[in-house]
Amino acid sequence: MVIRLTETKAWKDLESHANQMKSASIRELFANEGRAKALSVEAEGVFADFSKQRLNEETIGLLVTLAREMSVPAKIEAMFSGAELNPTEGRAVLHVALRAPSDAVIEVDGENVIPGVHAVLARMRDFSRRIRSGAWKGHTGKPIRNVVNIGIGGSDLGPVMAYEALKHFSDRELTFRFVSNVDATDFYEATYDLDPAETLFIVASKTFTTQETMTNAQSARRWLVQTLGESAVDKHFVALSTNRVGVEAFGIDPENMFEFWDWVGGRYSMTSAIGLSTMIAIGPENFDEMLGGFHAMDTHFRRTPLEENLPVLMALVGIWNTNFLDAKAQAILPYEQYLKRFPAYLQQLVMESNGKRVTLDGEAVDYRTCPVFFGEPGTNGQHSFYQLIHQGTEFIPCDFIGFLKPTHDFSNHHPQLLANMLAQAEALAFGKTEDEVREEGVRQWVAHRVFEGNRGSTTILLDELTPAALGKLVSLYEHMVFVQGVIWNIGSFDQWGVQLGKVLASKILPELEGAPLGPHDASTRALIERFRG
Ligand SMILES: O=P(O)(O)OC[C@H]1O[C@](O)(CO)[C@@H](O)[C@@H]1O
Repeated sequence: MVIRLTETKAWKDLESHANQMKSASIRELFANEGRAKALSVEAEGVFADFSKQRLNEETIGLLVTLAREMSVPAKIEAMFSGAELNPTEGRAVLHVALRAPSDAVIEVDGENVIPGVHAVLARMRDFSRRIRSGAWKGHTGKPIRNVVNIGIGGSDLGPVMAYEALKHFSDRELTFRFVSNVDATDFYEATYDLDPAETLFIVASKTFTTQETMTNAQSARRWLVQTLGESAVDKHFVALSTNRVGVEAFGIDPENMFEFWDWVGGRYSMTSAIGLSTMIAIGPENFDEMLGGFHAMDTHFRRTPLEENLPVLMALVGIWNTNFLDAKAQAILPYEQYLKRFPAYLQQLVMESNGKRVTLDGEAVDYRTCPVFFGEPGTNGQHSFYQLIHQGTEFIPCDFIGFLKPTHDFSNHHPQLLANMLAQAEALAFGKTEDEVREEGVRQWVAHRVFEGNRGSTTILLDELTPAALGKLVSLYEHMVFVQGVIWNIGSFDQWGVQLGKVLASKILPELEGAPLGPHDASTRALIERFRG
């Protein structure tokens, strides 16, 4: 039986509750001193304080009931059991299997996938060690010094985010570059100063058909071959893919292919073979620690009651802000420079997953789904868009992410960084009233100096940015996305919304190169003609 979200009892209860809470103020809610403790949860070393959100314990109770009514516990179990949770593509959703221990058993169509996962990991470890030690020689006998990952979407954003996040753990003797855009500038800038004889290209593509990646990979091949000759390809190209036939057709030796499977979604693939560049950068031991972090949060998610389940609570607070307090966007604000690509990574993870307007049954939803995710590392964001977050007309819930220990401990930088983070969350929640402005002696432009406050945020604190911590953080958001998709009853694991543009681009491409124009609207036709000159 199809459960309609807006017809559940919990949804209706939340609507009435929201009517009261819309007029509640976070200042008043804090009259309850126990609130900070009661609305904070710690799991696997990740501490999350939800007390600065505009909600109370009753809100959480109602949201948890909603999660139960929408069968979240059963869906969690279904995911870990290899059920077909991606029905529009006929696939299981098993990124959790990529970081499960070797003695785990997770079956897809009656076959345990874990031995295959660990066999690929073993090959990745061996290959990474050979690159890092210099044992793997390029075509001319020189060791590899440069690694260029070619991929886009999930085949780029996870690797580049993880490389930047864990740079402190990476082999600084090696240079890492990431090419994604079909704009030739991306390829040029990544390669113009590299020696082909010392360069390894990793072609990362689940399908091995993505236009941008194939174009960049062909350019990389020409770049290499024009200096070293055709026979150099074997020593300078490896592929990460599910498509063996496509890899062979490109001319990459299947021996140099690291496999993954169709039950790994592109945006959930950074712990699959797609993580090869990460493993080469930080070494197999650190990569294993990262997998351990993922697995710890996966296990917490699977085993913990909803009330204390961190990914579930993150998801529910997001639902509360989006569906009951009308938030249309959410800011991701890491106070950690190494997480500078984390907002970009989350943009794909969250919006490609839950940016959907029909339910799994194909009916238009009658509620809001995924908000716009965006962000910048602190404190840069403060000097950019925080003005709108504090005083604009939109309510933008924020996730502040900080680490207690700095990676680099120079003078008083870290206390300054964290002071800024805590201050922003405090200012958003409590604001500054007109009276408070006047008490400071201000007589002019008073209204401009007022902060209405009551703008909710979550503060997430971890001890230190280690590979394990990164794994926990990413897993936390992956499962948050999953729970929200279950509650909204949408297909979080397909991405039909990217298809139409791809198809139209393939029709326009020959037209830009001179083929007769097909049927287009007057605007597109005129723009094509302008390009053709
Ligand atoms: O790894 P592939 O198959 O090249 O796909 C790249 C990306 O393209 C998409 O299919 C659409 O943007 C993403 O989901 C995926 O991460």
